[in-house]
Amino acid sequence: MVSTELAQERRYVEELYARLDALRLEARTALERVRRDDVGGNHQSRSERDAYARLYEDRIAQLDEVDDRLAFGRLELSDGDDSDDGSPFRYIGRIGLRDEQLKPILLDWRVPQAAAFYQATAATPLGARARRHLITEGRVVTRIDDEIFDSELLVEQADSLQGEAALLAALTGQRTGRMSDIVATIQAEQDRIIRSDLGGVLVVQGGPGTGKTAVALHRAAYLLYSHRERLASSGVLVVGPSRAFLQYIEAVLPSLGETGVVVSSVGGLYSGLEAVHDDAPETARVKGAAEMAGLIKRAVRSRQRVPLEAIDLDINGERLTLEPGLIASAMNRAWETRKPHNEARVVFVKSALNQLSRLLAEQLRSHGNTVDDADQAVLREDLRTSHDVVVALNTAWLPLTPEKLLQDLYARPQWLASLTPQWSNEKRALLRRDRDAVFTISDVPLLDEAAELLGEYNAQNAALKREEKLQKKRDIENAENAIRNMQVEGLVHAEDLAAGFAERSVRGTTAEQAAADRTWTYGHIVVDEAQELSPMQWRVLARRCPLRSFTVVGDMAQASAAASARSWQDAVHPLVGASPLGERWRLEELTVNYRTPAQIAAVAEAMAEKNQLPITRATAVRESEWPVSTTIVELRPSDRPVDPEALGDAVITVIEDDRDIDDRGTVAVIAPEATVGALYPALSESFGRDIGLGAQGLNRAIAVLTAQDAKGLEFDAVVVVDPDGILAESSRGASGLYVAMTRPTQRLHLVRPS
Ligand SMILES: Nc1ncnc2c1ncn2[C@@H]1O[C@H](COP(=O)(O)OP(=O)(O)OP(=O)(O)O)[C@@H](O)[C@H]1O
Repeated sequence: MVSTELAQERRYVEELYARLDALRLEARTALERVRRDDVGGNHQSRSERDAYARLYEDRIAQLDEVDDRLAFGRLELSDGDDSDDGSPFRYIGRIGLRDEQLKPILLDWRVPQAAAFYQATAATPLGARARRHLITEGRVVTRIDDEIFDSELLVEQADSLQGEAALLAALTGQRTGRMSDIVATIQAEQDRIIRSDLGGVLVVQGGPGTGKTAVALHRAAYLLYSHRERLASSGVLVVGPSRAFLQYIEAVLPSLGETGVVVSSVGGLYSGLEAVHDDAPETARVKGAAEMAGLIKRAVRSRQRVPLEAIDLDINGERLTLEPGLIASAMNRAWETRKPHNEARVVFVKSALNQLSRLLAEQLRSHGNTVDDADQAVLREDLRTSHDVVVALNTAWLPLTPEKLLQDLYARPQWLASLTPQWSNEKRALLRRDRDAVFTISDVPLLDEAAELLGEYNAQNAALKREEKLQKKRDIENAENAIRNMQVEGLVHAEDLAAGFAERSVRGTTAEQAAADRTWTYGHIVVDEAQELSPMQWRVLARRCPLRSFTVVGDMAQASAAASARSWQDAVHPLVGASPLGERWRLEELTVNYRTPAQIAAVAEAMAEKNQLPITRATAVRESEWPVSTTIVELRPSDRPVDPEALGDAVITVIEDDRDIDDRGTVAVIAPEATVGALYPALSESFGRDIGLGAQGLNRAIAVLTAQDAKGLEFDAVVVVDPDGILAESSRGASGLYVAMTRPTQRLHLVRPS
């Protein structure tokens, strides 16, 4: 028997879905009409039609994405706080909906009026009398869960979790290998961070499983919604540690109705390259240090060289002497422009050729020839194409690509030595590599730094880019015309139109343009697992957001990268300089662990403390019914150092036992780097297509990973293989093992060689 209240909510939610379906149908019909309409052949009308079509496509995609859990809450307002229409109820959902009379029937979770749904407590009810969570299956409300803000409950309720039943249902649910949004159960401490101001650098520190990733992504969606005018045209960049991680989070923003965000791994921050492997820690530490910026600068500068002696040139049989002073003065002219190397080189060459042609003319005159203006132009051309002149000017100022600069730096020890007189030979040797070695994750910021100092290699490219920018401006004007002609009231939000629509012209969305352009500057950047970033990586991000509007989330205790900082003050230095906390950057903490059951968190924390890892303790919201299991594998002397195959059988048994408990959940096998490669074939013999290595494993029931790969991810069960091996291989103490042990949502198994 369904209670009257539940029946009422069912009816209300049915109406919301009916409205959603109607809007979807309207958008589909409008899209078909636009596609059918013959708009003629000129550029402007095509651009307009494409812009319309794209707008409707986006709208349809957005309406499709929000189908699941369209509405999840209701606020009952106190007397005197009624909504404009006199009703005491406000329904909260993934998007805002209005009925045919344009009366709001569902509030987008991001509007200010919805904040009370997340933040109200009995102590500070924020104008609400009660909060109701609507728990749905498909489109049907199956349960309602009420919290009454009654003054008598004040003491007990002030600190309690909101919507506890809904929250626990979300937390104990099986994991799929993809993160889902938490919009229905955002907690008050998380909501305050999500809705924090756009400006400045916001650092969010929290232990494992405290929802940092979830909060960062919801904040991106919130900021895009609330600051659409500013962010729609400049875009938001989300940076994560690895491809596997990006795959893990990829569904969250679309499910929140945001598709225009650029998502990149740290290895993908230099356009045209997706570095997936990193150097050994000692090399990564050298490459990541801030002093590399000075080295790259010196390397570029050393490619601008005044010759020590005069050079004899042969210009079509005429001998001419090129004095070092001429080169020096042309260089000064080029430096005065303050342009990057390749762009300033154009000025250098022009100035050198001008001076040389004057010299040549004088010399010819002194030999009794007449040289008029027309002859002067011919002389200039002769000089420009003369082999000797080309060699002399290139030797003085060579055009360079970032790739070539870095390859030379690594492959020419003498040149490196001349640029690093203070370095030891051992330190220099860490950078030594062949020219054809692939670039690593640590090379990415160096390439970007070099690109910044070198500028466009090819003058034509620079002109092309300028033309593209002009074309974009024209496209925006066209799209604005389309906006003026549009009659789609009620179908599309005015904010979407005003800011988002203009950019979605034939040249691609803001996100597509931003991702393809190294010099693009974003309106906001979200950095996840930010504790891992090196000073050089921070410099790349600082260049991408000159306004310094950042959300930086991470956990210092989980830092494992050799070049990463030891404190947030040091980490954000490249963004805010020496500004003290509270001036240009602020710090928030998350204190509740939503992922790991208490007994697993306790074991992980005890291990961290035993190994002097400074951790931020968080309160786990739940227990699980399974204690941490430990399997000891007796090794024969011949199996040492640990032979992965000797561990294989034990790991297989542990996985099989775990699958007996839950054969549909996700399992991660986390092992030392040296073990993973050998362990995987043994496991895949037993589990076949159910098992995958690295990022591929996220699509399978069982993933085999290193602690590094597992950063930021979570699984129903985790098997940590050879914990001491993981401990030993990390350059930052116990952080890798701490990451591994804090990935499970239900069960942790340790397999230890004896
Ligand atoms: N308010 C919430 N409601 C429901 N689930 C939540 C909530 N907050 C966090 N979670 C869930 O808790 C888990 C951990 O969250 P998340 O991955 O964001 O933590 P994290 O702090 O980034 O962890 P780590 O530092 O280990 O990467 C996720 O499954 C997330 O969906």
